[in-house]
Amino acid sequence: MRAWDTEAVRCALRLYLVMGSVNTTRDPVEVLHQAIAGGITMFQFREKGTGALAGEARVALAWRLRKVCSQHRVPFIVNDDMELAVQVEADGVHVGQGDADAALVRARIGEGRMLGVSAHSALEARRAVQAGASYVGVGPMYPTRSKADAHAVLGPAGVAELRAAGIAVPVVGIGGIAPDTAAAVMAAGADGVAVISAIAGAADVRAAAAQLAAIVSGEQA
Ligand SMILES: Cc1ncc(COP(=O)(O)OP(=O)(O)O)c(N)n1
Ligand SMILES: Cc1nc(C(=O)O)sc1CCOP(=O)(O)O
Ligand SMILES: [Mg+2]
Repeated sequence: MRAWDTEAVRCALRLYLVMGSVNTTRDPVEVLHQAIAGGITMFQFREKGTGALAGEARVALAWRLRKVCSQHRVPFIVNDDMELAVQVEADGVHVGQGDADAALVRARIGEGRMLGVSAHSALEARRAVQAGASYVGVGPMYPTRSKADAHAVLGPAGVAELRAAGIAVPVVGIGGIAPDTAAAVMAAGADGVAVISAIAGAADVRAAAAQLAAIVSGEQA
């Protein structure tokens, strides 16, 4: 299990696909292959919402997606479920303010994995870092239809607030991000953008990932 130092985490956050079976009408494994070909730098398995898989079917999909990420050396993160993350040898876990306590998750997954924590303020971000977070996810940047219980829209100012408060850990913006808004999230101080529908819902997944990859790397306006 490779250790995830700050700069490795920062690089991984660049273009972060978050997806579960409910976020696409296609085979999630094929969507992940296409997204990797387009240039995503990290993947999060987020199997939740109406129609989400459960039990053995959920674990089986997690393993299938985990193996694709391993083949391409793309970090694989499990959302919410630290036991599933350990079971499928994930590179990390992401938890929100309403999930398991970040310090407990850090203790369970060990120091060799990434721990992502959602934050909606500098105070929450500071507490997350103190609990052992490798990165913080800040959102929603814009209105989103992919998370029914999303907090009030923060906008890129939510990222700028953390940086102004001296939060230096890797930060990824999430929520409603699309090609016409990704640059603003980066300009506000994010190390990357996390998306569901802009890639998983695209007609051409590979092209959508490639376009966002070019934007976050500064190669395309
Ligand atoms: C990278 C990233 N940032 C934020 C979230 C949201 O996590 P959470 O607040 O726990 O909400 P759910 O995704 O669990 O509905 C995330 N998953 N990933
Ligand atoms: C998973 C998630 N977390 C959010 C947060 O605000 O913490 S918004 C969100 C959904 C992101 O999906 P899309 O890119 O389709 O808007
Ligand atoms: Mg959660």
